[in-house]
Amino acid sequence: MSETTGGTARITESETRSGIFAGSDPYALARAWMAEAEKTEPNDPTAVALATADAGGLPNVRMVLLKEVEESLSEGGFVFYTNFESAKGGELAENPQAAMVMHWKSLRRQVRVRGPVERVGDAQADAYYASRAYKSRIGAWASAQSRPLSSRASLMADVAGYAARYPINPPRPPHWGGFRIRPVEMEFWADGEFRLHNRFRWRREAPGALAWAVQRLNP
Ligand SMILES: Cc1cc2nc3c(=O)[nH]c(=O)nc-3n(C[C@H](O)[C@H](O)[C@H](O)COP(=O)(O)O)c2cc1C
Ligand code: PXP
Repeated sequence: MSETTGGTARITESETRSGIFAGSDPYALARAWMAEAEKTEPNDPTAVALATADAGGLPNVRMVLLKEVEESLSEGGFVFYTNFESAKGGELAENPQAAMVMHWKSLRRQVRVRGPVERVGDAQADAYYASRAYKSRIGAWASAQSRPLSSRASLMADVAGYAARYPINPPRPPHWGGFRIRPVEMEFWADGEFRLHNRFRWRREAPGALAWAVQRLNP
């Protein structure tokens, strides 16, 4: 058992990690793996399957694009953007916890993250919204995401209506913004021969603690 200090976060681990698993900051490790995936994946290297559950505990899952792995040694988060009134938005309002997994076929690796979820601040969400394509910004106004739609034509009429209302610089809709998953657990997985994969789980040493305990897991 060894103890090291990764920035402000202490790490306890049973085995020294090397190669693609090395490092004392799990956010930096996730960013490094994503940077590799950007070179090898044909499209959407930041796509994640995002799992939520409603108040009754029934799980739901869908893809979203991860837009930020925040720069922090100990208190970072995984950020995505969506409609607060969507199915996932409702589930996160009832039960603000989520899990996500990134899987890159080209690298044969996956990263898993679990934790409580909070909304991203207005300034950060405004900045991200402003960076999107104009038509995507208008689409966020027009789409009542996850609710029934009578026809494609009615959606396109709403798109035209919002484009006429906001010919330039649409403000961020009040129903659209970001969520941040604050990990209490992360897992880095890489494919091994004959299913003898390599897995390292990073877990907070105690609820609310900054320190991580890193453990190699059986495949
Ligand atoms: C690769 C990919 C990326 C996606 N990214 C997002 C996203 O970042 N935000 C979003 O709201 N929907 C995104 N979607 C659409 C969602 O998968 C989903 O259809 C939508 O958010 C409604 O989900 P819900 O009804 O569970 O709320 C993406 C779909 C795919 C296939
Ligand atoms: N909202 C929806 C409905 C999406 O489908 C996506 C990506 O597919 C996004 C948001 C996030 O991506 P972007 O901000 O790049 O449009």
